[in-house]
Amino acid sequence: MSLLQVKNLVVEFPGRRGTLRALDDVSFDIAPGEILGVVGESGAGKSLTGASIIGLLEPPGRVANGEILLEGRRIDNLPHEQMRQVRGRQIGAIFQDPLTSLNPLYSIGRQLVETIMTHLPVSRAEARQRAIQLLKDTGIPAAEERIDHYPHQFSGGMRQRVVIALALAAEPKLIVADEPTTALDVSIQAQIITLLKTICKERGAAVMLITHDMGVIAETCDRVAVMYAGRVAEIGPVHEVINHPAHPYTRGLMSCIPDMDVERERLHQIDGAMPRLNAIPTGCAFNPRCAHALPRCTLDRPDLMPAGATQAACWLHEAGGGAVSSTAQPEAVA
Ligand SMILES: Nc1ncnc2c1ncn2[C@@H]1O[C@H](COP(=O)(O)OP(=O)(O)OP(=O)(O)O)[C@@H](O)[C@H]1O
Repeated sequence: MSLLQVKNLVVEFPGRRGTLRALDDVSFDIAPGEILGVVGESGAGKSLTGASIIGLLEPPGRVANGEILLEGRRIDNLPHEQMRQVRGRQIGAIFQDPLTSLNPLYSIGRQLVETIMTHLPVSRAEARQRAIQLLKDTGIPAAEERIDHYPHQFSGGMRQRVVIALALAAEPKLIVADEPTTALDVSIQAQIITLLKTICKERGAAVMLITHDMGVIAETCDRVAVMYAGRVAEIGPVHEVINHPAHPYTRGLMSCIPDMDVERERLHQIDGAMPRLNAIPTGCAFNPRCAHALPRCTLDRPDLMPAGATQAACWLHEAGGGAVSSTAQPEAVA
C-alpha cells in the first residue's frame, strides 16, 4: 500500500477579483521508504503541495477539492490539534531556512527532548540519549556538549543537520523537505542532501523532496514528479524521466542539468515564462511554450497518461498520437 496518496488535490485562493486555482487536480503517491522528488520552475505549486500535506497551508489558501491520505487515513480534513500530532509524529518537515524550525530561545537538546517525549513513550533520560544519538547520526561533532547549545551557536549547515535530527526525532514515516539546502552555502549543500538521503534510507523514512535542482533530483530520488502551473506534468522513475523525458516541458528542464564540473543553475533556461494563475491558458498550460503543440493542446487539458516508462500529461502520448521522440538529448522548447 502507498504510504501517502494525494488524490485530485485542488488548492484555491479566494480573492476580490475571483478565485485563483493554484493547484489543479494534483495526484501522486509515495511508497514507504521512497524518495520522491518534486521539481519545477518557481510558482509551479511545489511548496503548496508540500504545505497541503503537512497541514500548513496558509489561509486564505484552502483545499477546495481532493483528498490526502497517510497509510489509508484521510489527513486533509483533520482538526487542527490532530493534524499537529500527525505532523510531529508521522510526518516530519524540513524547510529552506533552518531557523523556521528551531526556537531561538531553547537549547537544541531541549527542543529534541521535548519532541521525542511528546511523541514516544520514553523517559527524559532516554529521550536525551536518543537526542545525542540523533545529533551524532546527523554529523554534529561533540554531540554530548553541543546538545546544550542554542541555535545561534551553530553554522547554517550545522543548524540544518539539527533540523534533520528534529524532523526524525519522532521516527516519522514521511519527511517533507522543501528546498532544504537553498539557503545554505553551495559548498555544503551536497553534504546535507547526502545526509538526508542516507539517514532517511537507513530509517526507512520516505521523503518528498521539493527542489529546483534537477541535479539533486538525479542524485537523490527514486521517482520524480515534474510540476507545471499547478499540475503534475510528468511523473516516473527518476532515470526514466531524466533519460527518456516524455513531456516537452520535462525535456526542457533536462537541458538545465549542468555538467558535473559546472556550478548548478536554477531552472530558468526554458524560453518564455510560466503563466500567472489568473492567466492559465486553456488546454495544456504549457502549450504556448511547446514546440510540439497540436491544435488539440490549446483546447483540451490533458491528464496524466502512460508515456513509455513514465506518465505524462501530454496529448502527444495519447494512444495513436504521435509521441515525441524520447532521447537522452534534450531539445529546445520554443
Ligand atoms: N498566499 C497566496 N495567495 C495567492 N497566491 C499564492 C499564495 N501562495 C502561493 N500562491 C501562488 O500559488 C502558486 C504556487 O506557489 P508555490 O509557492 O507552491 O510555488 P513553488 O513551485 O513552490 O515556487 P518556488 O519554487 O518559488 O517556491 C504561485 O503562482 C503562487 O503565486
